[in-house]
Order: sequence, then structure tokens, then C-alpha cells
Amino acid sequence: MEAQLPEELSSEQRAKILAEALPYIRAFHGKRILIKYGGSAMTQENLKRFFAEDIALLSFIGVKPIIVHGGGPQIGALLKKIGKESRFVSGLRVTDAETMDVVEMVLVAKVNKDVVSLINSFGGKAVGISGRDGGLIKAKKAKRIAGVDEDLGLVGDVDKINPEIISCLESSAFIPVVAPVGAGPGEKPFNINADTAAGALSASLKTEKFILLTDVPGVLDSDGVMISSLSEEQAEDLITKGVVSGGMIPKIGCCLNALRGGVPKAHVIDGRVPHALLLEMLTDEGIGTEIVREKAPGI
Ligand SMILES: Nc1ncnc2c1ncn2[C@@H]1O[C@H](COP(=O)(O)OP(=O)(O)O)[C@@H](O)[C@H]1O
Ligand SMILES: CC(=O)N[C@@H](CCC(=O)OP(=O)(O)O)C(=O)O
Repeated sequence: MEAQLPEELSSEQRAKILAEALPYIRAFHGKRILIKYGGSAMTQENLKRFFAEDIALLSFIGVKPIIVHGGGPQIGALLKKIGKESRFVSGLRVTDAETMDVVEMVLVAKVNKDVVSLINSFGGKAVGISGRDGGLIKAKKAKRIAGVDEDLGLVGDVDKINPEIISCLESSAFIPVVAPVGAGPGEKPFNINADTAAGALSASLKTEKFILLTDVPGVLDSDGVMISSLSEEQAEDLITKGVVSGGMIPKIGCCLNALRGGVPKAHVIDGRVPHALLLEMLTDEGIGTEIVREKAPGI
């Protein structure tokens, strides 16, 4: 079922919500926000439009959004169509040359352009690039996965980021939309997990926030209740104690990488909620879980 907007609000309620946004608009004006776009927000028609509207709106009020998108399910669907099965190791798709062609076709030629077009249909100035453009993401072959030596073929880790292309686009108020394909040795395309690429880019660009859109309300405790705020240490503790497991482990890992790189706050938010981004950025309550950087002693 498509996500619906709630009942009509009174004019007083509308005015209150708009006025509540002012301090946030002021605080985030001119600031970079890195958003990892994925899950239902990228597949459900209604939610796709809400997301694109949010990005256009944020850009119009002077925020500098940078989007890194996923597309794992879309890659899987095309591979299935051509009769090719994927094998995953710790959530990473083992990528041979033929799979890499499909990954690039789906992420760069299809998903990326669809995201760009939808944002632009709301008046935004989105531009689609991949990590191979302008030398944005240099990749090295991923070798050790979860502490074990593995050969995943053309799967890359982020080696180096050259943010020049992002700064160039931002200086003309373009919104960069990045497909997570990096340039490996000899400029060969490498398949990089989108969460990993997003966290690394957020750290390198020192964004004000790193926001991960996913399909759960946020980080849940052992009783399944959402935790609204975590320190880095508490987040690590949840992994150690096994409260955070499966696909949430690498997500928290990417958040922690962004925080260690100097990003003040990372957020795991529910992309199934209409206008999740605006709710997180421009309202007092926010949504989802924030993970807050611990300041180094003496700072
Ligand atoms: N403590 C936790 N809080 C929230 N989600 C968790 C937790 N532990 C494990 N998970 C799992 O992590 C999943 C999110 O990771 P993943 O499926 O890889 O997301 P996505 O498809 O958005 O990339 C959730 O659907 C949930 O099943
Ligand atoms: C190495 C690796 O696994 N790359 C991912 C890239 C896309 C991705 O990460 O998309 P989601 O965010 O939708 O999962 C893949 O091939 O599926």
C-alpha cells in the first residue's frame, strides 16, 4: 500500500509547524548534508516523490544536500532477468566483470538518472555522477571482509576521495546525486556498497549531518523500542552485545566512520515515513535515531 499523508491540519497547526522550522533553516543554511537514499523511499512511487520534493525544498532554503543512492534490489532484478544469480558475502555482492556491467548499467544509467529527473521535476537542479566522474571516488579492491580474507572480484573499498567535483557543482547550486561506483586501479569500475560510499563521502566532505534512510523506525533496543539518541560508545556497545545485528551492523559502522571523520551527527531514519527528511531536519522532535560524536578531551 502507498504511504498516505495524514488528515488536514488546522491553520494554527500549519503555522506552528512552519514557524518551528526557522531555527533549523537558519542553522543548516549553507551547510552540507549527506543523505544515503535507499529502501522503500527509493521504490514506492509516493515516497519517491516526497523524497524528491524534500531535496528540492532543502536546496531552495539554502541547504546543500548531497545524495548517495543504493539500488541493490534493482541490480538483483536485472541480474535475475538475464539468468545470473548473485552471491553475497557479509552483505556484499560478489562482482565478476559481467555483474559489474549490470551494476553500472542499473546504478548509473537507470537509478541515478531517475532520481535526478524526479528532483528536477520539482524545480531542483540535480546532477547525476558516479564515483568515477572527476576522480570523486578512487577504489581499491576489498580484501578483508569482517576480518576474513575474501576475493569478491570487483568489489571496492573507498581508497581516496577527491571532492573537487562536488564543490564545483555546489558552487553553481547544483545538487550532486552520486552512484556508488568507484574508479579502481587503471580506472576500472569497482562496485562499492552504497552505505560505505556514503559514510566515506560524508566524512571527507565534513558534512553537517549524515542521514541514512532505511526501512526500520531507527536503531531498536533489545525490547524492539526505538532509541532516539546514542553516543558513539553506546552504539558500539549495542553491536558488541548483539542488540544490533545483520544489515544494521555495517550501517552503524558507516555512521561511526562519518563521526570519526568529523561529522557531528549521524541519523538512521525511517524512509517509509512521508517527508522523513523534512521531519528530521526541520522539526523539534526529528525522527529516528541520532548518533552523536563524542568530543575529544579538551575540546
Ligand atoms: N537493533 C536493530 N535496530 C534496527 N534494525 C536492526 C537491528 N538489528 C538488526 N536490524 C536489522 O537491520 C536491518 C536494516 O539493514 P538492511 O536490511 O541492510 O537495510 P537496507 O535494506 O535499508 O539497506 C533491519 O531491517 C533489521 O532487520
Ligand atoms: C558491493 C555491493 O554489494 N554493492 C551494492 C551496491 C548497491 C547498494 O549498496 O545498494 P543498496 O544500498 O540498495 O543495498 C550491490 O551490488 O548491491
